[in-house]
Amino acid sequence: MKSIFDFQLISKLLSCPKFSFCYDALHGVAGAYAKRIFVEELGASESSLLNCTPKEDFGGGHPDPNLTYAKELVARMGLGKSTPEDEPPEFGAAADGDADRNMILGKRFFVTPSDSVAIIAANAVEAIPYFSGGLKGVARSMPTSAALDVVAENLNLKFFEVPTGWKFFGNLMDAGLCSVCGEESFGTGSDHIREKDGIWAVLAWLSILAYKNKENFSGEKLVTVEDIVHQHWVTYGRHYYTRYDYENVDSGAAKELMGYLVQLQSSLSEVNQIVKGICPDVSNVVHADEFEYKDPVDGSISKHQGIRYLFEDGSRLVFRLSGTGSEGATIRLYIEQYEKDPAKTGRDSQEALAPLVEVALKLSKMQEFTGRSAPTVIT
Ligand SMILES: O=P(O)(O)OC[C@H]1O[C@H](O)[C@H](O)[C@@H](O)[C@@H]1O
Repeated sequence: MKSIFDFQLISKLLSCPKFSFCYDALHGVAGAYAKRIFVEELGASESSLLNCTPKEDFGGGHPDPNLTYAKELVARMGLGKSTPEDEPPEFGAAADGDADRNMILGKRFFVTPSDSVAIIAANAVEAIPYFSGGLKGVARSMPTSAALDVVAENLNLKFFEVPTGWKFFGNLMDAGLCSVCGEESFGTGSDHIREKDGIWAVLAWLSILAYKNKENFSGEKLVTVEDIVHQHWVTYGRHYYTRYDYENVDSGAAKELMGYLVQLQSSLSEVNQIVKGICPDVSNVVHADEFEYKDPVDGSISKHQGIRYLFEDGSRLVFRLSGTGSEGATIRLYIEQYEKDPAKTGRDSQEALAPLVEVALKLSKMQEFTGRSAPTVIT
């Protein structure tokens, strides 16, 4: 890590009185690394660490770094239902049980994993010494938002869209085609190893914060996580994004829903008629398919990697069956809308996406097939 990041600059940030940090290892293995790296090497205070003693049962919690399960951190960052007693820290992060995934938060602010990888890629060359010679390429999984695509296009970087599953990134990194990659499922990584790395992602964000505040440590106000994300949206546009998970759905019903959506794809005019009937303001579906990937390294072909409906204005609906759900089937619905106008990038995400959500649920007949009127988890 010392050879990848500028530890001196990160230490300056961590010792700045205006900066505060909270890291939640959710009692997973990240705790051991957090103590050594954030506290002993970089000088963060011991009180920055939350749940950093690894426990065999994760202290009875579910070590998943998201807004639902990282409850203590979410509350401390001012994103919970009640207002915290103390002013929330400037920067917060969490890891999962084996520390390969991460969640990034600002004060009262959630950074989507899709935005996180795009922002790391956009700032990597300037803020992270390991990348100072340039990026070999960037990659995202198919359901991850297209925020990274816009960065790649603007910075003229090689770009890859791969199926869900880290092995596809591994192939690209082994072949020297990719430096930074990420997934909507909270995995982010680089080619320093061929896995996702939750500690690396936090150091990458600390590096960006330190770089942006380099000339500003003694200034009135530090550049915050929220400032960095808002500035990114102004430069590249914003991909409003949400994921609906329907867990433990009857497997037969889930298959039928997916079959129905594939069959519907044979007639775009019929799809558009249905879409306009649900919400006349939503733009036209211009392409619909099942995602298929030919690996550029070993030539292997992966079929049936998720059902996509692509809209004229860059919006997308993606339906996938989870490969990791434990009971019945888990249907994941990913909803995304691109907004280029800087004046419109600051809206509430669920509110901005409401028309598209309605289209997704009615078009797929979600309730009819699954019997569910609401998803189990919304991210
Ligand atoms: O299939 P899902 O439940 O959506 O899970 C998808 C995730 O599964 C594993 O954790 C893989 O390591 C990840 O790379 C992938 O994103």
